[in-house]
Amino acid sequence: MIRMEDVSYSYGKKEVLHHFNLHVKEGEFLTVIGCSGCGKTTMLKLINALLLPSLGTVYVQGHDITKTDHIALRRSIGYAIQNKGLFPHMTVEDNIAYVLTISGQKNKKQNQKRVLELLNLVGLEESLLKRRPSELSGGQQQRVGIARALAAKPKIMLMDEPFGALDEITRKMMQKELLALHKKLGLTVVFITHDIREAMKLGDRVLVMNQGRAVQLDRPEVILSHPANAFVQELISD
Ligand SMILES: Nc1ncnc2c1ncn2[C@@H]1O[C@H](COP(=O)(O)OP(=O)(O)OP(=O)(O)O)[C@@H](O)[C@H]1O
Repeated sequence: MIRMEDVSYSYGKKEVLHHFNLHVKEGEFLTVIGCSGCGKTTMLKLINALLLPSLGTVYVQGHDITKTDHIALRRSIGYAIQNKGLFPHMTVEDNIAYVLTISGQKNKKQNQKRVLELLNLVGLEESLLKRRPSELSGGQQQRVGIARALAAKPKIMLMDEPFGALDEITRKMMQKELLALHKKLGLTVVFITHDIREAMKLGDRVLVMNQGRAVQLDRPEVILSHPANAFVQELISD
């Protein structure tokens, strides 16, 4: 579903990803963890062509992203980020319907129906439709963000610390719901987190990054039993 081959990326002269390789299978849930500034978000943005590699190639569903239509590519990939992304001046309904409209679905009645389906999917009540993001709790905002990311029926979901700002109880609930959605919709998910417990709990595989390189990529139980080096050992010791 996603393949990065020998990818490097630089902001100006500063190289933040070094000869990076990654292969995410269809339907896989990959969690990504590493120190702040190690290149996680950069890696994610290279998948939906918000950034293009300085070196190497990124393939999404077998296609080199430099040779695909970037707008169409981004619409086919859900992107959910922490605390950002919702249009503050739009209602919940309009925030979600917006994605449907720009995806070419202009029938208002059908869109209203689809918005309701999506709200239902992420466990939100219909009564929230006319509220603006500032009138929602953090958890509800995050749910709207996920509903919006799912609106165009993507096969891939990129999630950048989506639950980072949530309290422990809401976070646990959202984790459970995301796992259920992943299963139900057969999504391929790449999920960045700062929380090693979250990474281990959600990931079919966990990618540990350090300073722009992949340090270890394996199933959670292997990371726990065979940490690749002292960095991973330190990360999992608690
Ligand atoms: N637009 C930019 N211009 C210049 N440098 C940038 C830019 N965006 C990110 N960087 C730098 O690139 C490095 C990697 O950033 P990135 O956001 O990918 O890290 P991250 O692992 O996602 O960090 P965090 O966990 O703190 O979100 C950091 O040193 C950051 O300062």
